[in-house]
Amino acid sequence: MKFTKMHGAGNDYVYVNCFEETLPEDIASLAIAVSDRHTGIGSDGLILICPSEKADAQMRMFNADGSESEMCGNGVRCVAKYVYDHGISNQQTLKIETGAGVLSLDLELAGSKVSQVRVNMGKPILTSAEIPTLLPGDPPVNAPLEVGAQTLEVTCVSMGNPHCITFVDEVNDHWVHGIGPQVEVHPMFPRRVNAEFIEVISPAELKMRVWERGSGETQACGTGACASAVAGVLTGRSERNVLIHLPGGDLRLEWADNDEVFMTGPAVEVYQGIWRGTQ
Ligand SMILES: N[C@H](CCC[C@H](N)C(=O)O)C(=O)O
Repeated sequence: MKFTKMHGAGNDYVYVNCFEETLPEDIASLAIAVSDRHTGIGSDGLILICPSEKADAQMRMFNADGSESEMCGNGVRCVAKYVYDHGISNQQTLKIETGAGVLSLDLELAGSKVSQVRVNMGKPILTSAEIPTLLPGDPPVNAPLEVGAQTLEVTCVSMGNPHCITFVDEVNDHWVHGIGPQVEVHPMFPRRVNAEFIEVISPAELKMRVWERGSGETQACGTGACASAVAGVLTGRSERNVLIHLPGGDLRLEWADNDEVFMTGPAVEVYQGIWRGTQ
């Protein structure tokens, strides 16, 4: 199976072009195997670039534990780069079908290749039943969440996939590795959740680390950055335009007046290879 390794702000996935490749039936097992950083290719998960009836391509995304997610912000930028750079479409505005609907993406080129992508990520989902969370509020804003002996104040937002945002004084390993895994599987989140920890540098600048559902800490999370930008506005901490610093790079976010969230960030192709499985 041919594959391409790509990343967006250090959030790295194995990409397979399903216009050409045929996959085994058990995609969850394939995602677990390729993602392993010792015995596999090494990635935060597996992303399939598939034909679509209503867009230039369809994205399907699997976490490193094999679970399928509805959406992936860094992934969809890389899918757009792949679609353009590999000649699936020659348009500089693309439509990609995701679990969060058909998204529109504007490509920025460096020479003949895509370097940055601006994505219309659509409107955030702010009703607790749809996020989904059992916490009260549509959406829950500064809601108490008991984790061990601590009570966090969390704000929940879905960008197609669920996010739980906690603003903290200092983003450190205690939050990401100590609290993150407990938030991920907290009974208040029936489909589990991605946990973001945010330090406010200024109303226009946030620092973020994430514990992702199904993959653990990653260098960046595009949907998490969108959800955090929305949470910053909902809690009165930040402006509708913010720059978010993540361990793997920066993402620019705007929650526009028409309620749509726009994310701009890099997309990088690292290498191509052939996966031989367990041969
Ligand atoms: N890193 C991705 C999100 C993956 C989310 C996934 N862990 C989930 O289960 O929802 C992003 O850039 O948006």
